[in-house]
Amino acid sequence: MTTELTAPDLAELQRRAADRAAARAGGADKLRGHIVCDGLVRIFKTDGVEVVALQGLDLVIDQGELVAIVGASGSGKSTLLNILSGLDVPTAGIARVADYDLLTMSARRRLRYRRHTVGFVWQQTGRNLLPYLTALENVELPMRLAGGRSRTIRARARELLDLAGVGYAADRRPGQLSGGEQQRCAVAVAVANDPEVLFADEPTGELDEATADEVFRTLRTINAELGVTIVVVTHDHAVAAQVSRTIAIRDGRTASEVRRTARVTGDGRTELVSEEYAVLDRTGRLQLPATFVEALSLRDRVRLNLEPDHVEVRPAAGSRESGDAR
Ligand SMILES: Nc1ncnc2c1ncn2[C@@H]1O[C@H](COP(=O)(O)OP(=O)(O)OP(=O)(O)O)[C@@H](O)[C@H]1O
Repeated sequence: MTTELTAPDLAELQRRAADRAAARAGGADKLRGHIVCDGLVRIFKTDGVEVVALQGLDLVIDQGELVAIVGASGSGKSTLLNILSGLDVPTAGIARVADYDLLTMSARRRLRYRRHTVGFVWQQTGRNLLPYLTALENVELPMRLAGGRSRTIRARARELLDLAGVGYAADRRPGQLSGGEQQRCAVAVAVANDPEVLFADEPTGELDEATADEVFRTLRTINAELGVTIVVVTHDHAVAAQVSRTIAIRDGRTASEVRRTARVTGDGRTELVSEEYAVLDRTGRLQLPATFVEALSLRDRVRLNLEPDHVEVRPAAGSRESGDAR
């Protein structure tokens, strides 16, 4: 699918994000694997019943990426986010963010990780901002708590509100801001102490489409200007139009992803190209998109044929007369 590019120029923002991230990481060769999950398993036990919320999830997100993780209710998004943000500990597998091993880190390191390495934006705006402080004071607060110098703090808070596109609302309290403005302030608050990774949990869940677009514009700008890795978790597949990579999870596993890149056409125009991939795990397992399964009524078992440059997946004999999923 291709769409002609309109401002803001995503290609330029992507390039700037990669440059900033490389500068933060100490060279482009160090960009890989800022967030790594390998065979991640989380089993909950309640009243003797086991629920496998994550069943061997694999995920690699590079430094400076802006990625969305999408999935239906119950697919494991919150479980994954709780683990990545250091609130919960997985049952098995590998989960690493920056230099932190999320399975084995001590309570002290966990606190440090949550205070300094990651920032959060939650869906409920009330969880992000203190109602009796102005937008500017809200952004200043985490820096004050970290013991920064007053003058530097004020200047940085103003700069961050400007970057978030809400500099004009610096002296207003959250109650005097729209939902979208509150979320854009929340992004400024979340990056105040310069975290390496920003996690946003359904940051636009309570907003209409136009307002949600503005919040994503802020996320793209913050990603490009600060080089911070951003992971947005949402149930809304339309988010694919807002980020460069969308990872879909299903039944606690990475199922597919959509990559969106900018390319220059023969006549000099820039256009965006979206490509959909299924994700192969380490053992070669692959989830077919639900739409493919339904379209060919695939069930129980399928026939596979290895061709020189692709694999054919066909309904098993008898389950359907014709059909071919390539
Ligand atoms: N603390 C818990 N105890 C028992 N089961 C849990 C717990 N947390 C999550 N689960 C189960 O794990 C599975 C994944 O849940 P999770 O909340 O991660 O999904 P989700 O994709 O975030 O859904 P939603 O969008 O509705 O929040 C579900 O079957 C859920 O019932």
